[in-house]
Amino acid sequence: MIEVRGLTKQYGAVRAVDDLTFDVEPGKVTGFLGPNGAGKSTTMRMILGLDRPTAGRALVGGRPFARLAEPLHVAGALLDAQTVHPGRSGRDHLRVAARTHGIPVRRVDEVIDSVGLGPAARRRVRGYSLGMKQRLGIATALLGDPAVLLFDEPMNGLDLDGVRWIRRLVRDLADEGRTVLLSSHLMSEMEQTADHLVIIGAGRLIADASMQEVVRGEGARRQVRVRTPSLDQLAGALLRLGLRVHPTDDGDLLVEGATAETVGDVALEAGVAVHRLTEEHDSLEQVYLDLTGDSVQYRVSSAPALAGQVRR
Ligand SMILES: Nc1ncnc2c1ncn2[C@@H]1O[C@H](COP(=O)(O)OP(=O)(O)OP(=O)(O)O)[C@@H](O)[C@H]1O
Repeated sequence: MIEVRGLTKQYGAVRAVDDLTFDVEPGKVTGFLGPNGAGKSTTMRMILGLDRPTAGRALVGGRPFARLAEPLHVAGALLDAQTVHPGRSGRDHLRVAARTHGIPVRRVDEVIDSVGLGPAARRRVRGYSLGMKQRLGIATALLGDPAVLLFDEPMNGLDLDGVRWIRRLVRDLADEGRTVLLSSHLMSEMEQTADHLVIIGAGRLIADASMQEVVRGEGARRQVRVRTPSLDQLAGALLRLGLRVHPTDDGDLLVEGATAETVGDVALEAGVAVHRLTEEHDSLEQVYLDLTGDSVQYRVSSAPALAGQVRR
């Protein structure tokens, strides 16, 4: 579990993180989203004790990370895959990390296997692709078998196979009961992977809610697509109920803000045949753009009681 309370970071005139409060719970993949410069990396660095907060605190497993006796056993992180010594092999990098943290060296070969680094592990990091460096960074994070994992843009530089591998990995880690905080700019990936979302903008909390609540919750736009041979008749019946309808180029009717149930019932009452009836929701990408767009009036939620809400 990660607990963030009133976390704030001021860099000169820039307030990079502004009174953030949220929890990252075990057994879930929590997506951490925000536009460039929103403060995600700064928040992760403060959680890991790499930056000192100007105010507030972050606890990992109930304690500040910097005060943990065996930090790699509690939390593992991939922040910047480029920071590995280029002259060492991946395997040596992991062996050094294992030795300095009291982790048995046999664990090194286990994590090499689990991230699929295989024979490349014996080559110098200098020759690694970005994707291989990402795998090595993830191997380092997993080394201490920690209950908490933070991954900052782990899909960067990975090919489709790599992206699918990360998706499975974070799912498995969460299913094992671990706490997983994952930042990514790939909205479609996030939509498939995360169970919960923490969205920030300009250092402030915009949403702290389940994926369902964000994309399908109150305030989310939804519409029903209906196909009928009696389009005018159904449109008329829906309009009489005060619903907004739009015909599409391919001959369907879009009904705004309605459920499939309502549209089906209206069609039945009007004696109109229905050949297709589908509820459509905004994609995470659309919701995210709405939430973080310049026009959005950011409203700050610092009280834990407001968790589970999406501020639109
Ligand atoms: N060491 C620093 N000194 C001064 N300003 C900093 C420092 N680190 C970050 N900032 C500023 O703090 C703000 C938040 O940056 P941060 O890197 O945390 O955002 P981010 O959400 O991770 O962005 P990105 O998605 O681009 O990685 C930005 O305005 C950035 O310029």
